[in-house]
Amino acid sequence: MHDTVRLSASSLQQTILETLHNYYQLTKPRIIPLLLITTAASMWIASKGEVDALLLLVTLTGGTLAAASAQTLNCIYDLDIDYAMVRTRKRPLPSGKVQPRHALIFAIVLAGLSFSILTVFANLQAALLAMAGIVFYMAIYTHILKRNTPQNIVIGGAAGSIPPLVGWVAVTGELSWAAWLLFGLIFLWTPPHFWALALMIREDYASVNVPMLPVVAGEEETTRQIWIYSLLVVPVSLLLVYPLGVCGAVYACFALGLGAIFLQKAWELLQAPTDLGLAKSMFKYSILYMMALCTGMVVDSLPVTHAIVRAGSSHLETLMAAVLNFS
Ligand code: HEM
Ligand SMILES: CC(C)=CCC/C(C)=C/CC/C(C)=C/COP(=O)(O)OP(=O)(O)O
Repeated sequence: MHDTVRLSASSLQQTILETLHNYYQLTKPRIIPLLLITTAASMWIASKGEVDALLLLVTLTGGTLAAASAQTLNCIYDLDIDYAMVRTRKRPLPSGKVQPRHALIFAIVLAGLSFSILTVFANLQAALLAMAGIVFYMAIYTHILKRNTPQNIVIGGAAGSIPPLVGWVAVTGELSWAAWLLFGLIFLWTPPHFWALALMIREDYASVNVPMLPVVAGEEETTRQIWIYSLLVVPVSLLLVYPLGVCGAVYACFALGLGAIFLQKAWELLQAPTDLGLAKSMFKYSILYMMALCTGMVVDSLPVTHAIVRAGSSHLETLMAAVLNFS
């Protein structure tokens, strides 16, 4: 008797854990941390390094819920192609672990929670922007563009560029040039990020007639486009330093160093468009690049960094003066 009760309690526990895991997988959780990192970096710059911890927490929570809702809706809409592609067929919907009806309710609840949290604890503008992100990702990218044009991820990339706008508006209540520049930076970064991956999985997309650039235009044209967007990403990343002046010398070092490697990887890929090892390296580096660049923004904005830079430059001035006097 006791054994039967223990057995059914443990199988109930297992079912609950499996269900939670399935719903978690619906949200494509591996992508969300980088979306949050861009939001956090934007908040740090907007608050000049003195971000309110509670505001940061609620904005990242609201952002997580909005992104999770968007990804769940995308999983519902793309069920047919996710079922046909090797990479995606084990997702919770195509594998039958979650019913589309339940996924829809889940997505609506997530969006509702996101909107409420952002409205109550941040502001209405931030909540509306997060909802605009969901609508753009679903209506413009997933519905209109994804299956119809190789420019799908260029225009659709705007959805993934919204999180820093949410962060900025949560802090300041308005959108400045710097916020739009962060938007533009992620917008321009998305094609090299995604097309490098698409070079590796183009057979999958071809098999379901999704016209990703490598499927439609081939490897050479794709690597040429990756190179062009990479050439834009690096100078745009530096506009935060000049003329906008919202980031300083420490960030400039991050942007130059990381940007040089970004360009090197894109150049190597341009020289060998069919080398999937190089494509993989470019894709992985694109993620590391954005993480490290955002880290650079945060470090640069901290008051302690400003103090160190000021102390360093005044020592340098003293040293220079001493050298000049001596000579
Ligand atoms: C339209 C724009 C974008 C498209 C189409 C796209 C597409 C993809 C795809 C298909 C994957 C592989 C995921 C998988 O196999 O499940 C991926 C991975 C990833 N994406 Fe993007 N992406 C876009 C924008 C972004 C943005 C804006 C970010 C964050 C700022 C981002 C962050 C990531 C990360 C971190 C991964 C790696 C996940 C892992 O570790 O497997 N992506 N992306
Ligand atoms: C503010 C807010 C809520 C923004 C939402 C932004 C968002 C969810 C961006 C994600 C972009 C992304 C990873 C697309 C994956 O493409 P795909 O779905 O075509 O990939 P797949 O081939 O793996 O299904």
